[in-house]
Amino acid sequence: MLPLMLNVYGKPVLVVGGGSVARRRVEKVVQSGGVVCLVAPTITSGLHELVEHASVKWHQRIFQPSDVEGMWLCFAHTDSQQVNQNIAKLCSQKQIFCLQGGAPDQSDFWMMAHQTSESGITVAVSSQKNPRRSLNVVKRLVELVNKQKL
Ligand SMILES: C[C@@]1(CC(=O)O)C2=NC(=C\c3[nH]c(c(CCC(=O)O)c3CC(=O)O)Cc3[nH]c(c(CC(=O)O)c3CCC(=O)O)/C=C3\N/C(=C\2)[C@@H](CCC(=O)O)[C@]3(C)CC(=O)O)/[C@H]1CCC(=O)O
Ligand SMILES: NC(=O)c1ccc[n+]([C@@H]2O[C@H](COP(=O)([O-])OP(=O)(O)OC[C@H]3O[C@@H](n4cnc5c(N)ncnc54)[C@H](O)[C@@H]3O)[C@@H](O)[C@H]2O)c1
Repeated sequence: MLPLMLNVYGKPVLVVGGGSVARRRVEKVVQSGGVVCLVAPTITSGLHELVEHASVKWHQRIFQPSDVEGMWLCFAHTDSQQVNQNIAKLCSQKQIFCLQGGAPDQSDFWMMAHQTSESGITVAVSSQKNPRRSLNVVKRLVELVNKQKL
């Protein structure tokens, strides 16, 4: 895996699925300035709040293949592995990077645990499929950076 900082500012990002995993990712994409196209028949209350944000547009229906048209990045996060796999396949044909929920090894990228310190240092960690451990390491490092005013 190659760690990168992606500039999603102003770019169209497709998120399919409206559960807790999708909510976490939509929040992070919005914070990074991405423009989210959210496709799901139902969404969590947390996502309803994010939809109020100008840069998230919710299409209340199931995924259709044309949804990938013009997208720059994609998160396939429905609760159906078959649907997620189909989305990833369509993205691959269009050369759109896709994170296939439930299948990290088949995905083009993963999310890293990350936080930004008071002084603007972003700490991002991956521990190869142990996200809780990654987040703990991030929190401790950011605490250290803040305390030592690095
Ligand atoms: C860091 C973070 C970033 C983010 O999500 O933005 C992240 N997962 C987070 C949270 C989280 N993940 C899970 C729960 C438990 C919910 C529960 O069950 O209680 C929670 C919530 C929690 O721990 O609180 C379960 C889980 N995660 C993966 C699978 C396997 C799979 O998907 O097959 C399953 C089991 C699914 C299942 O079996 O159901 C896979 C991945 N998760 C990753 C990233 C990638 C590896 C990053 C690395 O190498 O460290 C990777 C490989 C791919 C990916 O990017 O998805 C974020 C940290 C918190 C934050 O920042 O808020
Ligand atoms: N990487 C991680 O951190 C992590 C953690 C848990 C689960 N997962 C994976 O992420 C995926 C989603 O998990 P969740 O807990 O958020 O799911 P969830 O069950 O809470 O939500 C599923 C969502 O998918 C929507 N959906 C179902 N079929 C659809 C379709 N055809 N088109 C559009 N939307 C559709 C539903 O309306 C619902 O909003 C699963 O594949 C799961 O394996 C990943």
